[in-house]
Amino acid sequence: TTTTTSSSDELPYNSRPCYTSSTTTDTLLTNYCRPSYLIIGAGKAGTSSLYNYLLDHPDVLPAESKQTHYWKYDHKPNSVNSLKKYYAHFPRSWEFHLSPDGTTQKVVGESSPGYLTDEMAATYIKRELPGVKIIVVIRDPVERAMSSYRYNYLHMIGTDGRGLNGNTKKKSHTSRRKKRTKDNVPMENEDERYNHLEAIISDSGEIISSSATSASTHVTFSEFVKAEMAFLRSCADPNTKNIMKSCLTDTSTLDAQWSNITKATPSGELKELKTHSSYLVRSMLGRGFYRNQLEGWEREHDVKVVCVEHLTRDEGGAVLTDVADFIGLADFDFTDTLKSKGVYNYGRNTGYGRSTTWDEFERKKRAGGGGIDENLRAELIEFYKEFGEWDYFASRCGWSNNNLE
Ligand SMILES: Nc1ncnc2c1ncn2[C@@H]1O[C@H](COP(=O)(O)OS(=O)(=O)O)[C@@H](OP(=O)(O)O)[C@H]1O
Repeated sequence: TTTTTSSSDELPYNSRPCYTSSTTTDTLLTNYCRPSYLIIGAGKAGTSSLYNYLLDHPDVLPAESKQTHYWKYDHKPNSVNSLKKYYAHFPRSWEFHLSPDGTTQKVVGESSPGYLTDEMAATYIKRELPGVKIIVVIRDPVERAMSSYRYNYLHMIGTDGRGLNGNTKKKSHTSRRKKRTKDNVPMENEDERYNHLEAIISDSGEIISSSATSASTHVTFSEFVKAEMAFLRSCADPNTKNIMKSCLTDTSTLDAQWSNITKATPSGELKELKTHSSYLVRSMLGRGFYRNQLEGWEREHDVKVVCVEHLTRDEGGAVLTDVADFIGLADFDFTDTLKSKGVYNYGRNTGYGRSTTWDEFERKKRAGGGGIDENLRAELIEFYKEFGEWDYFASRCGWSNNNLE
């Protein structure tokens, strides 16, 4: 393994984000440029909005796409070749308008929500991108869990009333789409779906027997979170309430199960679900343990936490100015950005680059539908309180103790 950045190269890279022939001995990397900030999560907390809002700053360049996932899935070798593939997601040096001495005001960043849950990513990033600014968007964890349920589960199995046609996922879903009937109930692949459910709720036999036994039902939000609460409680030290980190987002059990399932279905489609969906659904509550997940990152990095609830069209400008300042950008007024750009990746208008106007967003929120049952919400808040996760951010972010709708 190799480290291509020397300590004199420390970020902020808004001065020297790019490798030039005089700043790297690895000629392979010449003209490739490093990100100055990473939005590392939380998934379904508003990362697409923040990423897109920041692009309005005149010194922020867009990456090839919002998320690369590099430090989560591909970080291990850190060979120059591998890093080059990562940097290939970003513009080359000429787009940064370097001055003759290699300095520039421009920056680029990316937003991969999976990094937050992966402590090893914090270490790898520290080694290769020392001084990179880490930004975390958090959201009322109960709302976040519901959003994840809709997106990573209902949407994936096609029972969210919209099917897969409306999403922006790439070709790999085409074959799944073909297998659906008009009303989006999977037919030929019922077995596949059973396995999918079993894999997701592996520690919760009661779910399988109580609801998922009928081919026409799906696991409800309530069933998912109740199973996960039981699982996480079983992982906690009864006295200190410390939860083993691995329990929050562990995928090892799943990995073992999925390898069997993939063997049983040579089509290979399930492999994709394994990476993109099942572990996310399995940790719907776990990923809301922000304080717990932040520990490792704050030990190694400069971290800024943003509450999505503060990113409103009226007051979000100040939040964005603060984030820009944290990255090291010049002053910029984001008031118009927020008004004109709306909300990205809104549930029924999914897509990292697709936005919903504020009027529509607020109208749909008022209309409700698919919201969380009041008693269940209260139970989940109590659960987060039990582990010291609710009170840590609730008042700062303005999370309501009551039902939001
Ligand atoms: N400014 C603002 N205020 C309130 N809520 C907001 C905001 N921006 C994004 N959102 C909601 O965040 C959800 C999408 O989050 P992400 O873009 O991080 O999702 S992803 O993990 O990248 O798929 C998605 O939640 P759901 O609509 O509940 O699914 C968005 O509606």
